[in-house]
Amino acid sequence: MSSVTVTPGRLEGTLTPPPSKSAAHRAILGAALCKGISTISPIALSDDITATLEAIRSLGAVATLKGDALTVDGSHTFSRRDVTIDCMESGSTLRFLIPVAAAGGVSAEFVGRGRLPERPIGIYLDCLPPCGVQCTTQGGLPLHIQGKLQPGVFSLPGDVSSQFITGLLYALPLLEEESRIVLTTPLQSAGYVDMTIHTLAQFGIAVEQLPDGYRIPGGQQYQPNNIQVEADWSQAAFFLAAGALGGDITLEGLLPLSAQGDREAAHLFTRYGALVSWSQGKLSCRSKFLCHQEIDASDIPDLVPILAVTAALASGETRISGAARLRIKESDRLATTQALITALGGHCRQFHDGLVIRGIPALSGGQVDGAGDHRIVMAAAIAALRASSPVTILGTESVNKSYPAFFEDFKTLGGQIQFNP
Ligand SMILES: O=C(O)C1=C[C@@H](OP(=O)(O)O)[C@@H](O)[C@H](O)C1
Ligand SMILES: C=C(OP(=O)(O)O)C(=O)O
Repeated sequence: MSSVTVTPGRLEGTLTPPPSKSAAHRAILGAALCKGISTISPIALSDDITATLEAIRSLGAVATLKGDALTVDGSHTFSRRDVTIDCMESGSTLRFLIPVAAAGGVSAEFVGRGRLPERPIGIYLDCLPPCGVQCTTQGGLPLHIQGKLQPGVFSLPGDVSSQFITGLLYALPLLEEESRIVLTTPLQSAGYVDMTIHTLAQFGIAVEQLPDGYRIPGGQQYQPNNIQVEADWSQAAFFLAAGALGGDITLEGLLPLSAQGDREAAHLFTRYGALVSWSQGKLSCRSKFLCHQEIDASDIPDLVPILAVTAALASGETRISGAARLRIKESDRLATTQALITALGGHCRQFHDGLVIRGIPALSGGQVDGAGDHRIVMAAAIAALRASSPVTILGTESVNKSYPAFFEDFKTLGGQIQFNP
């Protein structure tokens, strides 16, 4: 297990965050379903993106990365009829690929690591067997599927993971007849489904949003395209917080009208009281006196750790709600965010679907367990900037899941870190 020690200080400067992990997953999968060649750039490899790349290769797609430009030929996708798909620790890869492999009638064994085998897949175990897909599992991974997915009505909750809806939206257009998705509870993480619908349209796939779900015409063909991947708002939020917490940060490559739900970060840091502004396509965030706020995290789950760290240093009491789903991510993120803040002398209480954080002027130094969760490690590094003495973070290798260059970027902006052997 690797660790780093962060010296308190401030970050300053200009950075382009990595390409959006969620957008890259979607572009790679869409390209793999085209009978032809698509290009996707820029691509930044992380463990999660590698998992999706290897998954489409397992199905027979040809994916070639030259520098940061990816070429994908989906002409032979589904040519392999009996495959193993290693999703590593990527929930997106797992939930997106299960129905897609089933739509291709592929016999597939899904495996994973870390916490992925325990993260929910029961929704598929309920809705796929009635539509032609035998699922064999002890409850999690490994999962074996067999049989060709048939069109039908897929009823599922919208507040367990939006990834199940995304996976079905990718798969159902490939079937001969029309299908429906009916949501039995209100959709959360809605921005991610917006991203899915936006990317599907880039590949010529149309889905209709209905009051209670989606209508997906069958017999559609994915059309090759050349996709530009915008910067990642979820990763940008860590450095926006560094700006709000005493620094002066300018970020390039972000789209203000992005389909990414985490674009809300710009608004949330403004509401905290930071000076957030756009100029010539660049987003700047500078420190000001920060004040508490009420945050509904229903559509922005990945922002919670860094929003909570910001609240730990904002005056008053901040309540973050709508976050029950954080308990089924790479860690129980409500518990591990609370542990991160309290390990540094902050005040944080958790309740069933959120956190209450009371701000203080400065955190203490100490040691934080990264809990094997990339977003906890990155949030801890930002929290350490405002500690009274150095902070050691354990398990920093988990940043490889989504942002391998995080600590290099942290140093580029003036962060002082020591990599511990
Ligand atoms: O579809 C996606 O790209 C994602 C959806 C979100 O999950 P939930 O929909 O389960 O909240 C988010 O936490 C994850 O990092 C990426
Ligand atoms: C939960 C995350 O991703 P995934 O669900 O794809 O594992 C994340 O990136 O925080």
